[in-house]
This record gives sequence, structure tokens and C-alpha cells, in this order.
Amino acid sequence: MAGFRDEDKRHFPLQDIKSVVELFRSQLSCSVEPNLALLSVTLGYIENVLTNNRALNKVDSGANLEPIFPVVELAPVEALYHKFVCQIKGSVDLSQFTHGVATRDLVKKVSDVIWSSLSRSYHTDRAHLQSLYSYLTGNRLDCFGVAFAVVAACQVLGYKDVHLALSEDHAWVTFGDKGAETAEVTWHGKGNEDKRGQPISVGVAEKSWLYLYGYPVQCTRSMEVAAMVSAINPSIDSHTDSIEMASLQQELLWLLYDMGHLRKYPMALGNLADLEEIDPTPDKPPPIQLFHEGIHAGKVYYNNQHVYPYTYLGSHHYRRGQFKDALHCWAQAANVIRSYNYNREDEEIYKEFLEIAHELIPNMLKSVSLSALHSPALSPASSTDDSSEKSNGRSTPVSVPLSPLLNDPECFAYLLQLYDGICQWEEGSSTPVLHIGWAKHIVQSINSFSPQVRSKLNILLIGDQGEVIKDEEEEEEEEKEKDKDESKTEEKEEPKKGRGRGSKGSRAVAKGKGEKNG
Ligand SMILES: FC(F)(F)Cc1cc2c(N3CCN(c4nnc(C(F)(F)F)s4)CC3)ncnc2s1
Repeated sequence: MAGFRDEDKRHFPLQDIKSVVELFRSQLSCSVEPNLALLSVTLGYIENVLTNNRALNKVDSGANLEPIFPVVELAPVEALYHKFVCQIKGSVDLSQFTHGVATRDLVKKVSDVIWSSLSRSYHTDRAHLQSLYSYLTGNRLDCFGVAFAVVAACQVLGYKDVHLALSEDHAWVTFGDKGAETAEVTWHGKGNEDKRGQPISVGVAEKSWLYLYGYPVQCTRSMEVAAMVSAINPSIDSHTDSIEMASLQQELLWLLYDMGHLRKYPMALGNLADLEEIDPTPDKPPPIQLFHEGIHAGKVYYNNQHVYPYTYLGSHHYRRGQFKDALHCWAQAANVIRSYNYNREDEEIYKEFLEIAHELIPNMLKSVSLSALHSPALSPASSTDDSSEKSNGRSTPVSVPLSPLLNDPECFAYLLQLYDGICQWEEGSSTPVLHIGWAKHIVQSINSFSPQVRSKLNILLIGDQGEVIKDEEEEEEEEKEKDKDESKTEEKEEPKKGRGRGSKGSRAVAKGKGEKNG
């Protein structure tokens, strides 16, 4: 694997964001595949300078603002790259391994080389541990970083078949003919024995969200570049981000988007949409379109087994106070999780649903109730006069009008679908999901809706072909007809075996009454 080619060298020294984007463009558009190690060292170097708050003690002296963006010389980047190449080639005796596609032994050997060179003890969930710069200068990598380093090392050894596989909270590798083999190469979470070297089969069989039911993002080399760009962490500390690092990430994600490399990568689309919401790029698609492209990709390429595309959009709507849309997204997210069994390694998505149910929805219900209280309908001029005091001598409380949200049966239906999805997620799981704290919030949320709305609910039965089996109104009509008929003639035929609740695959969909069949 050669180092930088001449056409790459001409971008150095990198002086600004544009020069980094042009380096990535040339790496991504030429015939030879992009060099993961070189690009990762370059990004890690820049991230280290821009987010290392020691560097921020350079105050601007008024007249001349200190240049923030570092000048990245070729020499230090190439030196680190060669250190990586020597370490990998020095540790793996290729004569033992067949050329062509990689074997499980080779992948395990490379994972062991990375693993054994990590420093003994460090906080693995800290920021800025995702790049080869961190690995080569500090021997520290996070869980994603180890998987990425294994793929970059296999590329250095000349294996074009070893690729990164990504779920929403884990990473592993595929290799062999048609990438049909899988192997764990890193650890996951806290207190879980690492399964390095093993194939992924058990995780999928257990139906755990962590392995996405066998629908992970299967990266190409360009998507591995997208993963390293997505993994950029612009944070300086828990309250501050480096604007330059965030805008470098944003511009690199647009480069990858425009080249079509984010098409099958929902989380990268979500990352770009979040950055665009903060600082929109002129003449680019709006965040809402990117979020929907992520949802579409999840449906088209991953059998709609990914949860984050819906929670990305749900968070976006929530931040903008579009609470009905947020509830709809969260209901769709729960509709995905219902098909999984909860497993102890699925805590990340559990925490996501916990935050939605225990923080975001209660805050939402509070804020709509408060705004209803202060709504013009209640201001003194238009509020009901105090006749109630006169009429019965006692002051009867003026009934507080509920906000439109709490009077909307569809919103109530979304809330029920959210909770129903979480309940079904728990069914058949080895680990319980719900506890009494959940019940408190479920009751509180349901009680926030008006009794009228809760009675207006219309449960439709949808068969597994998506057809409406019958709704309750039809059922009532049929009952009335039947009662009439029965008074005339004896019931002859067997009652029709409806594909109702008892049948396999049908599910109840709650819809607001009187709405068009959507
Ligand atoms: F490799 C692992 F183990 F790290 C798993 C991966 C995570 C992840 C990611 N994330 C994780 C999810 N993430 C989210 N940010 N907001 C989210 C939402 F809850 F709003 F949906 S999800 C930030 C970026 N973004 C790009 N690619 C990846 S691959």
C-alpha cells in the first residue's frame, strides 16, 4: 500500500477547510481506493489541534486574529502513516496467509495486533479516541476506533475484501468471498466479555437490536471514509464545540453526499442534517429532506429495522416544537423496536426510549398545557364572566381548555403506538424493559388527553398484507344487522373465521375517528 501519491501531496501543507476537502475529493475520485489510514491520521491531527483546549489559550490580540486552523505539513502525517504501516507489516507474517481474500485467522490476528498495542487502562468512552492519530500518538482507541483500525490495517496488508459493518451501536467486519463472513474485532459496552474472532450469528439469532436483525450498514471503502468523517468529534468540552471542526465535518459530509456515498448510511445523513439545522449551507437540501432520506434508506436497504432514522427526525421536530410530528416519529421508532427482543447489550436504545417517555413527552405535555393556560381564550376580556359565582354561590373552576394536541385523537393514537411497541419489545425478551417508573409516566401521559379524545379512538385491524380487516364501527353495524336477522331466521352457516385478533400477523392500528382512511 503506497503512501500519499504525488497528486495527494500537492494539497499539502493543508491551510484551511477547503484544502482538506480537496484532499478527500482526490482520494475519493481516483481509481485507486481511498487510503483509510492516511485520511484518518490527517483528520485526527486536525481534530487534536482544534479541540485541544490548551491551544485555545492563544487569545486574539485584537488587531490580528490568531489563525485557528492549523497548517498541516505533509511530513508529520506521512511519518505517522509509515509508523502504522511498519507496525502492521512488522506484526503480521503474510507468508502464513493466502493472498486474495482474508481468512478468519488473518482478521483475528490483525485484531490482536491492534488490541495488544492499546495502552493498559484508559477511559474508553472519552472523546477523540476514534482515529488512527489517537492510536499512533496515544495507543488509545474507542470501540468504533478499534474496528476502524482493523479495517485500515487490512487495507495496508492489501486485503480489499475486509470491510466495516456498522449497527446503530456496534461495529464489526465482513470479509471473504462476497463479504459473506463476519467477525467481531472489538468490544461492546461495559462489563461484556469481548467476542473477538467469533462470527456475528448468535447476536442476530437473539433478535437483539445491537445486530439489527442482520441488516447492518455494510461499508464500501468510500462509506468507511464516511464513517471516519461521521466519527469526527468537534467538542472541546461538554459546553463548547470547535466551529472549524464542525464545519470541516459538515463540508466533508456534503462532499460524500454529493458523491452518493451517504445513500445507504442513515446515521451519516442524520449527522449531516443535525449540522445543517445548526448552521445551514446555502443552496443545499434542508435538514427535513436529509432526515427523510435516512428513513427512506432504512426502509429500502435495511428492511426498516433501523430505529435512529425515526428518532433523529423525532428530535428535530421536538426541538422545533412540532410535537405531533415528533410523536408520530416516536411511534414509528417503537414500531421498529417491537420486532426485537430486548437484550442486556441493547441499553443504548433503551435509554433513547426512556428519555422520550420520561423526559421529552412529559416536557411536551407540560409546555402545551401551559400555553393553553395562557391562551387568549382564557384572557380576562374573553374569559367567561363570573356568572358561575352568582349562579350557584360557589365559584366553580373555569374548565381549562386543553391544547389542540391533547384534543387530537391521532396524537393520542401515536402515544399508544409508542407504548405498545415498547411493550411488545419486552414480550419474549430475556431481560425486562418496563418498570413501575414507566407505568407512572404512561398513566400521566394518557391522563393528559381529554376523556372525549380517548373515547373517539377507533381501532382498525390491519392484516399482515396491510389490508383493513374491520374497524369497530363496522363490527357494531354487523352486530346490529345480525341481531335483526337472528330475530327472523336461525343462524345457518358457521360464523366466518375472521382474521381478527386471534389470527397470526394482524395488528391493531389506532386511528382518530372520522379521519380519512390514510
Ligand atoms: F460504530 C459504532 F459502534 F459506533 C456504531 C455507530 C454509531 C454511528 C453514528 N452515531 C451514533 C448515533 N448517533 C445519534 N445521534 N442522534 C441520534 C438520535 F437519537 F437522534 F437518533 S442517534 C450519533 C452518531 N454515526 C455514524 N455512524 C455510526 S456507527
